[in-house]
Amino acid sequence: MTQFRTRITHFSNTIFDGSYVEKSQCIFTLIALTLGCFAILLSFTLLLTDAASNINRQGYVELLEISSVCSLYSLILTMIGNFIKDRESRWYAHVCVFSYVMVNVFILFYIGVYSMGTGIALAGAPIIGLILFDRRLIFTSLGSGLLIFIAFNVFMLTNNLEYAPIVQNQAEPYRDPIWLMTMLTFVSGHLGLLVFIGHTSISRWKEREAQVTFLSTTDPLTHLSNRRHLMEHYQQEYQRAIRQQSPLSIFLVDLDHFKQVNDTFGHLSGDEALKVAAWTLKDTLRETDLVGRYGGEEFLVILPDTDGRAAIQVADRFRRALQANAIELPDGQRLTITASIGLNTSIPKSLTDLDHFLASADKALYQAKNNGRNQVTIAVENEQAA
Ligand SMILES: Nc1nc2c(ncn2[C@@H]2O[C@H](COP(=O)(O)OP(=O)(O)OP(=O)(O)O)[C@@H](O)[C@H]2O)c(=O)[nH]1
Repeated sequence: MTQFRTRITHFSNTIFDGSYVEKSQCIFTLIALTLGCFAILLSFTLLLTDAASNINRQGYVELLEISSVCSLYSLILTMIGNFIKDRESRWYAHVCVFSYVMVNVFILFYIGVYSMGTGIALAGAPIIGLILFDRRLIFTSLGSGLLIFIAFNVFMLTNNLEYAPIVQNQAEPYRDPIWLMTMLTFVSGHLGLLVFIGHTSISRWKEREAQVTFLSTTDPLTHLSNRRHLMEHYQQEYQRAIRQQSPLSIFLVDLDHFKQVNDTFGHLSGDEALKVAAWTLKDTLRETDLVGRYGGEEFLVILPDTDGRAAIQVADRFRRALQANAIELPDGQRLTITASIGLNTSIPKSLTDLDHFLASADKALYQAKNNGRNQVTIAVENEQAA
């Protein structure tokens, strides 16, 4: 099972990220297999149905020959791909895509162009092509395929070609279960590929979207929210607190003497210290609180539905935890870092105070630094509230 999954992953990686030659080879290996199986089914159909049934045996023999030749041709085309040095060769991709169109048009003509099979192939092939190849390449092949399709129509209308030569009653081929089986078997390969490509494209698209969201909202060093995401969240929480008239607390954390940490232990150790501070903050907070990197060695914590008293407890719990967790450096030395914290709390009234609320927390932080660092200071205007 694991091996099967690995093969599927390898196949999907090649079909999506491989070179033009590799992508074409993948598709043509599938076509060779599908047509091979289709030819086997046709042989059984010929063996097991009697001459009296509604199928045209001569038409079936021709279809069997065409499918076998096309299967062999697909296999040869796949093998030729191995000898092509330019892996992004456009002419090889052109030959493959055009061959794909031709193979389909021919077989569908034998089965009956006005069938569900044609619908699936016509709708599916361009979608698969546009996902995997270049637009120009697909539009040229699609154009030539449609021209051939129209040519077949003209020949049929002028009675130069027989419509759906594999059935006796061409006006109502769908009344024949063997015809239906033949069409469904031919279509199943296209349908399978269409579902596979669709499913993989959507999964990849979702994965990329999640990645982009992660990268645009996360600080790469600490994996906390970055400043942009943090400020968005701050504004949302501020608005919510105004609406619900609930308390909102924030605190700004600045690591003490961080320049000295960098100068003494090196920048990598400084980075390590930043990560430890980030994890300690995360550990201290609730699920609903948000912490992010506000600047170089500064963090902002947003505590919704939290009054000053509770916020001081959280801030001080973090301050003590940080001081207690000495960081083990790669050379065995132990580094203790401390932080100064400026806190503000309020039941906000108006969005116009948003910046002022944060600026007051910043002032309180400045005060904490001036008072000797490694402490929590509350913004003057809210000392009573806390
Ligand atoms: N290693 C590392 N250092 C950083 C990063 N971002 C900012 N810094 C450093 O943090 C230091 C901040 O120094 P200062 O603003 O002078 O403050 P301080 O030395 O912490 O002193 P006080 O804040 O007054 O306690 C600078 O040396 C920056 O280079 C980072 O991502 N990694």
